[in-house]
Amino acid sequence: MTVSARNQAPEGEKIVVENVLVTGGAGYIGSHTCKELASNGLVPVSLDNLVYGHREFVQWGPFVQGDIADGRLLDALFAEHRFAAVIHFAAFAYVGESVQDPGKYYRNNVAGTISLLEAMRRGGCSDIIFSSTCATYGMPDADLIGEETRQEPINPYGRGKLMVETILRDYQAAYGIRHGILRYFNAAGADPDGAIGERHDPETHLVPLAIRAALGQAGPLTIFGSDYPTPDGTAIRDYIHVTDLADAHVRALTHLRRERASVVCNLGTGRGSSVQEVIETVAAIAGREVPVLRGARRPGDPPRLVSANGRAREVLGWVPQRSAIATIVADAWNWHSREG
Ligand SMILES: NC(=O)c1ccc[n+]([C@@H]2O[C@H](COP(=O)([O-])OP(=O)(O)OC[C@H]3O[C@@H](n4cnc5c(N)ncnc54)[C@H](O)[C@@H]3O)[C@@H](O)[C@H]2O)c1
Ligand SMILES: O=c1ccn([C@@H]2O[C@H](COP(=O)(O)OP(=O)(O)O[C@H]3O[C@H](CO)[C@@H](O)[C@H](O)[C@H]3O)[C@@H](O)[C@H]2O)c(=O)[nH]1
Repeated sequence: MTVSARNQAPEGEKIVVENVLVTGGAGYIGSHTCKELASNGLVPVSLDNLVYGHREFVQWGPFVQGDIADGRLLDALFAEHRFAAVIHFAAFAYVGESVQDPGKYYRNNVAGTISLLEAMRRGGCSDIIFSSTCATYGMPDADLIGEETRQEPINPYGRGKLMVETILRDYQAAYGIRHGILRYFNAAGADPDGAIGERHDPETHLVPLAIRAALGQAGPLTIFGSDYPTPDGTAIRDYIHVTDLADAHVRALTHLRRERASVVCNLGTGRGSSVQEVIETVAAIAGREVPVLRGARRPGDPPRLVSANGRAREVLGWVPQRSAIATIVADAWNWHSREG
């Protein structure tokens, strides 16, 4: 893939602008990735049914409202845009809901992905980047989770993501469709320019909930468990800035196209922050207290999930730039406090 083709081609050289289909491009991570694709000279075409997305987040490239299950729509899009590759974010991502209504999750996240892959076959597109998750590892006891750590998901959301990983391997073997499987740890933060940010409805993620509690836009934050075997008793996660995730997607696309080889990477920092540390960081940046309640552990939450990230560094040349917890919180704070 010719990254940065538009602005940096020498005079007289033919400029090739490549289109990339971004499913879920109106969502949180998808919209930030569209910005990064555009700044690398690529044209993201966002396909989103707006069940959870936001039309105003699509600011880079065309928007198409529709569903990945709609094969006819996909055929028309592949014919019109001749996509060089697909980045596939579209999915439901509420772990608790996936336990209550697994059919909804397997239909959208697994069957929907098969619909997309079949359209890629028909449309002659052979590169896909897939949003996987650390939830595929379940409750690992490793200090640092590597790509070879056993994947034993403990809920339908994680199991569906793992099924898609398996399907992608089978599609590569049978049909030559190459994949980049990116297992994100905890996405957080917002566009440093403040153009877009994190908006899930309902919101379940720690950083936005702590900020909204500090702003008085939501009730006190409930700390889910203070009796974990961790230094301060609260659970530890590996928070990764959404713009670092976006950068990794462009790098993974470049890798697929240049090396003609699939890749599987964890995307995390290798460092963990506890719930208590995140709350203290929010309070310091906001200059006000975060009101909290102490509650029970959330079922299914492991004490600690921290990624090894050597492979992403070596294979993609990826080095997180904005993922210090203070930078994540500062960018998220700027976005939320402006949103009002
Ligand atoms: N946020 C995280 O911490 C995190 C961590 C690991 C993995 N992930 C994965 O990353 C991806 C993006 O997550 P996000 O936080 O940006 O979520 P999000 O809900 O903000 O974005 C997902 C988008 O997909 C759209 N969508 C869902 N089903 C669709 C369908 N059938 N057809 C078309 N559009 C559809 C939604 O409207 C939404 O805009 C998801 O696949 C999620 O499972 C997220
Ligand atoms: O009100 C809250 C919300 C969260 N937490 C804790 O904060 C940490 C982070 O929680 P959250 O922001 O909800 O993220 P996770 O549950 O760690 O994220 C998982 O859930 C995502 C689904 O949205 C998956 O995609 C991710 O891969 C997976 O790490 C956990 O220890 C939670 O128990 C609280 O204490 N109080």
